Amino acid sequence: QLLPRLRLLVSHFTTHPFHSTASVLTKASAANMSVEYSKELHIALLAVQRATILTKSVFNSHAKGTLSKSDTSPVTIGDFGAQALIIAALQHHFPEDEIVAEEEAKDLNENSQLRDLVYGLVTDAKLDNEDIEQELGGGIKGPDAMLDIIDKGRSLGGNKGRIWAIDPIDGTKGFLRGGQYAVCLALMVDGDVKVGVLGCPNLPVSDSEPLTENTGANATDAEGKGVLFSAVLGEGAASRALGKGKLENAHPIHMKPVSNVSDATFCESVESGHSNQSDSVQIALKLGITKPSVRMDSQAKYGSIARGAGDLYLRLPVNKNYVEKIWDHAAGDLIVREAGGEVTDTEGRRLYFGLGRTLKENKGVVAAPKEVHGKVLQAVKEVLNAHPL
Ligand SMILES: Nc1ncnc2c1ncn2[C@@H]1O[C@H](COP(=O)(O)O)[C@@H](O)[C@H]1OP(=O)(O)O
Ligand SMILES: [Mg+2]
Ligand SMILES: [Mg+2]
Ligand SMILES: [Mg+2]
Repeated sequence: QLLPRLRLLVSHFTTHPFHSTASVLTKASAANMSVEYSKELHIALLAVQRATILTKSVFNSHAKGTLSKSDTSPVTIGDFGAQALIIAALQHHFPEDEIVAEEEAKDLNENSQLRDLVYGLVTDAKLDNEDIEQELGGGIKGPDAMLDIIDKGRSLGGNKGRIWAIDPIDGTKGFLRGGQYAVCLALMVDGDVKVGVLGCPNLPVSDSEPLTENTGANATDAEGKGVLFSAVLGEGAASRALGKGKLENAHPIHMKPVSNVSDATFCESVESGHSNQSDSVQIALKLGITKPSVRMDSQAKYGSIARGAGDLYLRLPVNKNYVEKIWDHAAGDLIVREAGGEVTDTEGRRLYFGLGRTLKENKGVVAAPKEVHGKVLQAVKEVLNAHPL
């Protein structure tokens, strides 16, 4: 009983594990207990927090420097800048680790104006505590160094060793629309997710605020908003206000117990091209759910159900060719599981992150409190099997 409690205390209830928890750490080492991944968690939280300073500045500006990638999905100067800042912090502390990140520097290589715009954002995005800024290694030396850093995220992934997965802006379409988005970072070791952090600048700080459709102008990037979710495998999940310097105090989060699945609130994508919204209506009908779905962009959905603001997250394939990317799910999957939830694909398999940059063996996502997951999955299978893609 004591070990998990102590670990939780060390990982989640400290603003600075290297200083303020010295006495707890001493007790842990005196009892020969390991405090695994506390440094990784601490750096990941700060790196995500710093990246959101950049993404918020882009969110609030009219010119978001949007390009269309080869798969026609959008990327903005915010995505490039946030990726550069996160990788720089990781390289400072964990230079041997591999990194799988969504974006690549190619478009900036070919466009020096855009490159300089991104570099300007990167140099402006500083935590408001100089010591902590220095702890992340300070700034990036120049625009060319920044391009190299962005391309450090090209690892092929796999099930060997330490690999970080980064989605610098998840839900770019939501980000452009003024909706929800998330800055996502996870550490995998031998294919297993050990640490997950989600920065959600447009979600309310309070875990008890009801979930609302947050797709439009109401998701303003106002002061006093924003939450950081985190989890370490075996140590629970937590949330804290998203700040600008020293980490705020965290508290544990849990899925809301659902005794009757018909009372559940489910979340799904805003974009009908990302998740099948007519299948979700059929599934809700089978489960007796009468509340309309809450549509929300990004991994903010995983964070929202992990803290009990919603209950279920369904991601239902729209075509048979799309393969999900590891950076779109690694952090959220761990946070929901550590909050007492179960996450599988639509066929009931756990999401497996050790196969490369994609979740090749998985189709869609079904995330629910443990006690109702089986029932939800059954309804999902019945609806999807009725009309194979
Ligand atoms: N056909 C698709 N099916 C599922 N997800 C998709 C599809 N196309 C893009 N995505 C991804 O969905 C994620 C956003 O999901 P959500 O709708 O939950 O906000 C993005 O990371 C986006 O990837 P990309 O980064 O390539 O745009
Ligand atoms: Mg994404
Ligand atoms: Mg992205
Ligand atoms: Mg994208």
